[in-house]
Amino acid sequence: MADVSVNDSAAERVGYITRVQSFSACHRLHSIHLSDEENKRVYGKCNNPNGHGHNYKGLCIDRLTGMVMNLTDLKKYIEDVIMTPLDHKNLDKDVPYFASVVSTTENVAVYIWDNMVKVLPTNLLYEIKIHETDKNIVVYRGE
Ligand SMILES: Nc1nc2c(c(=O)[nH]1)N=C([C@H](O)[C@H](O)COP(=O)(O)OP(=O)(O)OP(=O)(O)O)CN2
Ligand SMILES: [Zn+2]
Repeated sequence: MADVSVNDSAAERVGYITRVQSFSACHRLHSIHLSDEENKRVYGKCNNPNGHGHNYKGLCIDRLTGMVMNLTDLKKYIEDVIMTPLDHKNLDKDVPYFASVVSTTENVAVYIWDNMVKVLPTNLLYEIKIHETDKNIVVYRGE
């Protein structure tokens, strides 16, 4: 019988799985810690009082260390963490977290990271990547 060395063991390998999830939301870049003039200067057109919308594309990337994460389970977690609270919402008005935190894509990534780590098995989440537009892409790795 062939000897299976430790290096051939699946437990020694590290891979990554990605699940892509699109969601639509509107927002306005506006900090409650700045004056109206400062907000206008810092955020420019994105400070428009009536806001603007995006079709965000979120990528949830999990680190696999020999343990199989069922993508169907990941889909359910993403539904709970991204789709239910964020999809077709006004981020600033519908999501309590963004009442005091400016809804930049960086902060949306932090929000998703913080809530995904609560539901995923320990140390599995590697990266949250969000395409706000085709050109604006944010990566957050929990640091
Ligand atoms: N650091 C950040 N800067 C900006 C953010 C952000 O989340 N983090 N967000 C915005 C706006 O929300 C805005 O909608 C993006 O605007 P813009 O760059 O103009 O979008 P496009 O990619 O569509 O731009 P074009 O180059 O005109 O195609 C701004 N800054
Ligand atoms: Zn925007």
